[in-house]
Amino acid sequence: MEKQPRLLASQLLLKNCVFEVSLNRVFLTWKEVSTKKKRVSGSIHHPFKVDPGHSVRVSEVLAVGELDLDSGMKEDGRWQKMPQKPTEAYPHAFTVSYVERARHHRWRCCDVTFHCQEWALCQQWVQTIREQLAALTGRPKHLLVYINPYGGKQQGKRIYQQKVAPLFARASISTDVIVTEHANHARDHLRTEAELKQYDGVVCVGGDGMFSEIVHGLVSRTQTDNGIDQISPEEKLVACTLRIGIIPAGSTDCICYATIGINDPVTSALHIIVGDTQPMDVCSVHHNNAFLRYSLSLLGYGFYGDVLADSERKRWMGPARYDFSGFKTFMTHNYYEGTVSFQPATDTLGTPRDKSPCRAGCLVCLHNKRLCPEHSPAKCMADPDSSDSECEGGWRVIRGKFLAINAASMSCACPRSPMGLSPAAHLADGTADLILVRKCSRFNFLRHLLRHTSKDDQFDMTFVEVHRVKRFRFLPRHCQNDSELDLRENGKRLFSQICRDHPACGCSPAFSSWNCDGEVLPHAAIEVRVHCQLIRLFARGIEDPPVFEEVPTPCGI
Ligand SMILES: CCCCCCCCCCCCC/C=C/[C@@H](O)[C@H](COP(=O)(O)O)NC(=O)CCCCCCCCCCCCCCC
Ligand SMILES: Nc1ncnc2c1ncn2[C@@H]1O[C@H](COP(=O)(O)OP(=O)(O)O)[C@@H](O)[C@H]1O
Ligand SMILES: [Ca+2]
Repeated sequence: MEKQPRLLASQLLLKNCVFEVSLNRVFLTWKEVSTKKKRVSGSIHHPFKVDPGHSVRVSEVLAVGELDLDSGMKEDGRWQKMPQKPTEAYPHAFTVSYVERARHHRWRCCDVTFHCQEWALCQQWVQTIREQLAALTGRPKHLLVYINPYGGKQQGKRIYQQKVAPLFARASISTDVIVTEHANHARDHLRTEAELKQYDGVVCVGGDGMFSEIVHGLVSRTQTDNGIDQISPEEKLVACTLRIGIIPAGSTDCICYATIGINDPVTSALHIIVGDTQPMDVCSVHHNNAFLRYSLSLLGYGFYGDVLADSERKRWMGPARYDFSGFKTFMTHNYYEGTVSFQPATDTLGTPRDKSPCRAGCLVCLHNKRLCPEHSPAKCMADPDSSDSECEGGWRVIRGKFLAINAASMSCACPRSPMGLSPAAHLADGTADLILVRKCSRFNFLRHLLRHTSKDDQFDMTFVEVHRVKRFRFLPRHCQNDSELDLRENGKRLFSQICRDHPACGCSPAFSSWNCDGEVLPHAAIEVRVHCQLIRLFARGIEDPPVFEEVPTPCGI
């Protein structure tokens, strides 16, 4: 570690023991002074226990303030439980709030109170830490917050008021809060009304559907402000500058889970406060060259489309609706015929079968970003073993019968599937993983589904294939010859037809719809394109757990 010049170093009292406290541009460090004579009356000090010291990155200090020891009130007017009785020799104190890491990527806000002998020293500490915090670029000061009061278990308002607002206040972040009154309220407000210049970011309190609304509003607004036509599938879209923070209060919360590692409101709020940045890919979905929607997590036809369509009628069940409809859809066991064509991502680093997932500071995302937004014609890599795979003008074409066609532009890790739908997919590499689950028995499909809940490889099955793509198209069989409308009629016949050619399989052919981040798409024939790093979140990607606690020797001392 490079040595940093020391900005301050003092002996201060913490929990009745004397600590050597020091600050440089990178770390705030405190370590107990172990000589017996430095001990202050009343403290219990074990002579053989060596204090390894405590170190906090300045970039993870949330706030600092003086503490009025007579009243126990902090500068910001909040009351604090007195950390210790004021001693006569140390009558002044200041409190530092900082990020502490707990298990499973959870962050907590911790307070430490140091007592000083002189008021001037106390002031000097508070001022110097504040100057360091002010010098950090990227921390938001003013945020626009949208709360969906009906997401998930309908706890959005309570979660924000009780868990998030006090942290924002402590970090001196001011907010304008809008509690949405109807679906698309946030999207339309962002698209046309919100005065975005005054904000450093947008916060979404809700689930993946609410986040999708915010993205639609922000991406649309950015294109309009830059004179870009987002309707055209070939247009190069302009990346949004405002970052988005997600306070999870929905049913799946996969964006939050896959970008932070946990769906915990306090952890999310702390990532917002420290001003983290995580870019993310966005897929645009078109039908016949007309724009339909953006997708950030899952685009699923067949199984996940049917789960969603069924679950929409059971919103009253809350998050459990997905399990209920999941079971029902699994039992129905429908398959769908169609043609999938895609442009393989041949020039990028990484494959969907990699063992190393996308993590904070991902080098694959960094490398592949440099290749974007070039659109060099992709090489066609037809699979010689696959009779239903062929090349058409640089696109690979696969015709078949599928239980599910899923596209994930990131892992889609969520509490139901901690590794996700595509564990090796990258958040910001400009590609999506296209997963084709061919018609198979119920038992095999269950084996495939169950593997999502463990570390087992869900792609290592003969009826599953996965491709990393930059673009793909899907054309259901009923759209191939005639117009969709005519074939809806034909489909009525097909719909009731039982799968006679594979009696053992027990599935029946039918129509499905696309699940686009929890919204049902109105068309089955779609064209999808990945836009590399179109948006940025207040997140840093999932951090690797520390191998050992990093305790730097007090720098500069
Ligand atoms: C047997 C257990 C199998 C568990 C398989 C779990 C795989 C889960 C992968 C989930 C990827 C989720 C991607 C995120 C999608 C969200 O955009 C989107 C919207 O979220 P929001 O409501 O928060 O706004 N969420 C969804 O579309 C929900 C998809 C969840 C599907 C759950 C399916 C459960 C299946 C249960 C099958 C049970 C079979 C039992 C047989 C005895
Ligand atoms: N005030 C509101 N009333 C009804 N629906 C809303 C409101 N605000 C947002 N929505 C919609 O609710 C849907 C689900 O929201 P979300 O927060 O994702 O919860 P969940 O994860 O439970 O689906 C989103 O599609 C969003 O457009
Ligand atoms: Ca990606």
